[in-house]
Amino acid sequence: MCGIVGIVSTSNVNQSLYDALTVLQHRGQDAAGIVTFQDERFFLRKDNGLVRDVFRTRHMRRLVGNVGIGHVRYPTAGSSSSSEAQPFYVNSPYGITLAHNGNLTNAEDLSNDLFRTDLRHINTNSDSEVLLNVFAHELQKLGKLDPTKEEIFSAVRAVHKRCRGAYAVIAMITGYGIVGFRDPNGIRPACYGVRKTEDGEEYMIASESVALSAAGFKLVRDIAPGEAVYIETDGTLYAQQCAEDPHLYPCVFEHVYFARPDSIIDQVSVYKARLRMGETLAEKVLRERPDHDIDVVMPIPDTSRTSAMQMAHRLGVKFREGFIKNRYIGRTFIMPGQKMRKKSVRQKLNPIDLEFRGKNVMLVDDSIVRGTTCKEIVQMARDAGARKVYFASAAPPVRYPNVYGIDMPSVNELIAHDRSVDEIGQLIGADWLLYQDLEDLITCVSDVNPDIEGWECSVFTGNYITGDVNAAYLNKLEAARNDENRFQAGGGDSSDSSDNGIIDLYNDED
Ligand SMILES: O=P(O)(O)OC[C@H]1O[C@H](OP(=O)(O)OP(=O)(O)O)[C@H](O)[C@@H]1O
Ligand SMILES: NC(=O)CC[C@H](N)C(=O)O
Ligand SMILES: [Mg+2]
Repeated sequence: MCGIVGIVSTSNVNQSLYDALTVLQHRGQDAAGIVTFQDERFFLRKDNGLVRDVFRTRHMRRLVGNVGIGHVRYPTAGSSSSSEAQPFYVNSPYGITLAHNGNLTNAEDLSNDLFRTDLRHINTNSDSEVLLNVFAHELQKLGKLDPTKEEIFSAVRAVHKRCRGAYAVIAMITGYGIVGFRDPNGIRPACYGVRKTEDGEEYMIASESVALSAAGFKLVRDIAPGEAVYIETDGTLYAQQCAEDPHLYPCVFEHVYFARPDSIIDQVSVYKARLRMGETLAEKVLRERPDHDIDVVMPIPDTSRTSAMQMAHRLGVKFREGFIKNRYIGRTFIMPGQKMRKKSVRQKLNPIDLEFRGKNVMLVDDSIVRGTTCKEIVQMARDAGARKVYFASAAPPVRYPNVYGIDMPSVNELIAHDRSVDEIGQLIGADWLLYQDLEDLITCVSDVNPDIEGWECSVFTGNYITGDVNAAYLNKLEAARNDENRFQAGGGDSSDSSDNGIIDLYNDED
């Protein structure tokens, strides 16, 4: 799940982009990039690493200009090489750069078409480079020296016709402005906001509303599925629906795990959704074991805090912080490679023994995916002296791969795949394992926005709403991206493949 941002400002935009990326860091820890333009030239800095490590003062000084876009990356295609960090650049037409959150499900076909029919060369395995070239080709076809808003919207219309899968995109066209758009199902989030200054109005497009509010922008609204919002360099904004048959099916996993709780996505407050998830979990406890013997409810920090708190409240039992999170370790689920993820759980979470001794503890996590976290945590709770260790997941069992921008490519890596809840409970060593029901999860995020027709829930159901995901595609994805093959291919992990980028087209430089 990457984070994207674009700003049209009345003064230098570099610091606001940097700040926004820092606020979106939870969406991608692998690489970060910013591109700005001034006097018809782009200025780009991108590399592997966290925002604070990628941009030094010397880079920031050179990122000049009032318009720019930025990206934090969590790869779902290609490798973790710095050459696949975003934004991507293409020189023709006009000079376009692009930042993408999501995943195209027909990237391979598109890549072939781009080469054979459109005579374009793709230099990486990133689906985002493909997306940029489709957009560029469609704009070029119109053959205009000065593109108008109609031409830009028409190119987005053509992107919707050719691309399948999930994409929230911000592209910057040299000398003209930035355009943000969402796929026709609105799977990945994007919104925009305005900031009033003495010199005029400034606009920001971003993955999550928290990036806007943190920088003093007021949320105007979400970009609708299929819609494009084009902001010219002078701050004039145009919006147009560019899809023939748009429907809003946002990704429910944003509310479970990805988004920050202080964001509002498609009018739904992530925080409120997580509170409700805690409540429905508590109700399930009361349904299944009305005479339960839970002494204390504990979150597995960070994301499950909100749900665990509300679950304890609803059950009327103590809420305690039994695990303390090392604030210098990032999110473990979005780390590349199982070895690194496993090691990080222990580095990240440490128990306070006295909260466990002799107690029946209910540990709450937002989700169980590979089971890396819960296996370690249950053992840690036992070692700390817990009498019984119960475990609750605020999401239903994750049984199917994700193809829309979450890196869960391989069914065999999912602990719940082909296993019953009892089997999973035994595997993680819990005395009782409880999962949220899917209907309850849907209730937690519904009733706010009538435009939401349904939710993208494929990791729980195996139903892929774009209708183009078949067994052959999933097998290919699994073969290319399961942990083992990815690392054998040599391009998978930014932590151990620091050489990958330096002979690519994009050469890293300090
Ligand atoms: O079953 P697993 O494969 O371990 O994945 C699920 C865990 O990973 C995530 O935590 P993460 O550390 O990424 O982020 P957080 O600090 O926001 O909870 C999520 O919140 C679960 O704790
Ligand atoms: N998580 C994402 O949104 C990834 C974007 C894109 N598919 C990449 O791998 O860079
Ligand atoms: Mg977690």
